[in-house]
Amino acid sequence: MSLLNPHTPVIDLGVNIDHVATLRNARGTVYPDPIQAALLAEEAGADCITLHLREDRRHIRDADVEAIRPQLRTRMNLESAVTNEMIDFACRIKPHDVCLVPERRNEVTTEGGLDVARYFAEVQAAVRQLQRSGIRVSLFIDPDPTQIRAAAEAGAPVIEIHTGRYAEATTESEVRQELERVQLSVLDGMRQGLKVNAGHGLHYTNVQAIAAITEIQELNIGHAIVAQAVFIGWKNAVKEMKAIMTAARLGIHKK
Ligand SMILES: CC(=O)[C@@H](O)[C@H](O)COP(=O)(O)O
Ligand SMILES: NCC(=O)COP(=O)(O)O
Repeated sequence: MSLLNPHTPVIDLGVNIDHVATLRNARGTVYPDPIQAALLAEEAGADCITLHLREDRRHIRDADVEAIRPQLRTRMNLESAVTNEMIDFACRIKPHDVCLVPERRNEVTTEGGLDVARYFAEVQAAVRQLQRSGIRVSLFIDPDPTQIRAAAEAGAPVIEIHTGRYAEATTESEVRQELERVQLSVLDGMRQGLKVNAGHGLHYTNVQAIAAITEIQELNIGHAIVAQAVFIGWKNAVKEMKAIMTAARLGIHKK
């Protein structure tokens, strides 16, 4: 990545639009429109649009994914559970990337990473099926050496490190410890030849230390951007997040 070319992003931002759909679905209206959110996020500097078609369709719906796919100018990163229904859907839609994630109906949000080591055969079959459709596959995993090794063995070229525990850490030592786990995992993934992304629970005041890890290529961030948009507008919220990430990567310490 060259710092000489101002158009080359130093770290990519994938804007997750799930919770735009959450807001829409709360009232059964047609607004706010996730498609409009995706297109405006691209205009504001998003390098990719991430969306999670959950099995319970609590936010993004099939029709959203179908409508957004041909309109994107960047990349679509579709988050998907490892089920036949979802993998077949993804193979039909053909997003650029599919990120395989664990899913539990009763969870408020994705509580941990995919247990690739335990469900190795199912994950490997899903990776192969998606790859046959020309889709790049990412595995959303905890910062854990066992999972990283299993992800590489399953044939996925990309991993996304789940940063939820880092984001939820409350004491200084806990934050330091969780950050260290992420840092070590990123290096581990790199050594195994994987593209390493990260995300979950990142917001405007905790993203800096993660964005500063030079080997991370992309951060996927959603809930915090939707929340900030309430106060400063959607495009400004995307721009602000991207600026914070870029500054952190370049070592510029903002007051
Ligand atoms: C897998 C993941 O981390 C994203 O899908 C994101 O968290 C979206 O929000 P929900 O977990 O609330 O669906
Ligand atoms: N994969 C993580 C993601 O897409 C965004 O998670 P969050 O920022 O909504 O917690």
